[in-house]
Amino acid sequence: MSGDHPAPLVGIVMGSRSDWETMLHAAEKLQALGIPHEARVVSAHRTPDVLFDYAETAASRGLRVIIAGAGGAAHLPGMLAAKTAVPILGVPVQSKALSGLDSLLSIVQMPAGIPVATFAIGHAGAANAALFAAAMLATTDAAIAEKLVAFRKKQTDDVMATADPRTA
Ligand SMILES: Nc1c(C(=O)O)ncn1[C@@H]1O[C@H](COP(=O)(O)O)[C@@H](O)[C@H]1O
Repeated sequence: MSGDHPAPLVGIVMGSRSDWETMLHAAEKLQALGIPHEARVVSAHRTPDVLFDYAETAASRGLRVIIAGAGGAAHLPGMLAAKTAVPILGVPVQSKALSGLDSLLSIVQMPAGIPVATFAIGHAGAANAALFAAAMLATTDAAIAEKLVAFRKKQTDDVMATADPRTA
């Protein structure tokens, strides 16, 4: 975001444009909660210099958390974590060849010392990474905390309103 938009607190990055179909679920949640964010394609493999620059400038640009999605040999989240102390939330994108198990294992098995918080494969993981980012920000931001509580309440109300599976 730029211009009149507030500085982003959350960075959403992904290894390829093809990951957007998954990562938009993170963006949608942040949008719904009114959390300023940005979205970028950054690849450890295809644009390594851009990755280094993104990681090295993240904290000074005001990013408080980065959600990183990648598929297959998903090195992006781990390499970001190696280059910044901003918390990295990793989202394994569902790959065609191995259904995302490759992505999951590439992200989750970090060596001790360089943590990446790893979420579920695919859309649910992207959405939950955004909600987790919101929960992190909510520890120091009362307005975000309020929005998160309201989101959870609405979710509960929506489930309860349709709790009888026999109704249409
Ligand atoms: N895993 C990575 C990285 C990385 O980890 O840096 N860069 C691209 N990719 C992944 O390659 C897959 C296929 O990409 P294409 O669809 O562009 O061929 C994507 O899921 C992407 O995240």
